[in-house]
Amino acid sequence: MSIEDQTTIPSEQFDPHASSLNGSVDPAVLDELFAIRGSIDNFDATLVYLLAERFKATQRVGYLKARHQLPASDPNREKAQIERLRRLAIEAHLDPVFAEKFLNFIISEVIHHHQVISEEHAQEPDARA
Ligand SMILES: O=C(O)C(=O)C[C@]1(C(=O)O)C=C[C@@H](O)C=C1
Repeated sequence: MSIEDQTTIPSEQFDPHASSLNGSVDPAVLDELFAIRGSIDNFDATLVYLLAERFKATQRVGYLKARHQLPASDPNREKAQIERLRRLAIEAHLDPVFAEKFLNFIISEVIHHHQVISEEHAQEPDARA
């Protein structure tokens, strides 16, 4: 099933106050927790949209690479990206080890997508087009 086929969950079904702590914690503490979680929910939504845009861009790279029979991965590019991201993470007070793991996780998914696109392209009758 492709990402596009999956049923979209209406955002109204999301309960921002869902918690295992309800009833067991001082309501004032819970209010403060929910206020902070409001920001976390906004960040998470932004991350999803950012990742979707990044994958749109890498999908274009995947089709370009498949059309021109280029390898799915580019280790020198990845090395430069990881070095840059580690520097940015340090500047931003984010754990550089986490930043590197996160980028590697995304890139490995992108490489998998590239390989799928390349296999599909190779099966097309006019693969040299
Ligand atoms: O820039 C590319 O060549 C890509 O395929 C994109 C990307 C990435 O996700 O940033 C993915 C795989 C490559 O090894 C390097 C970078």
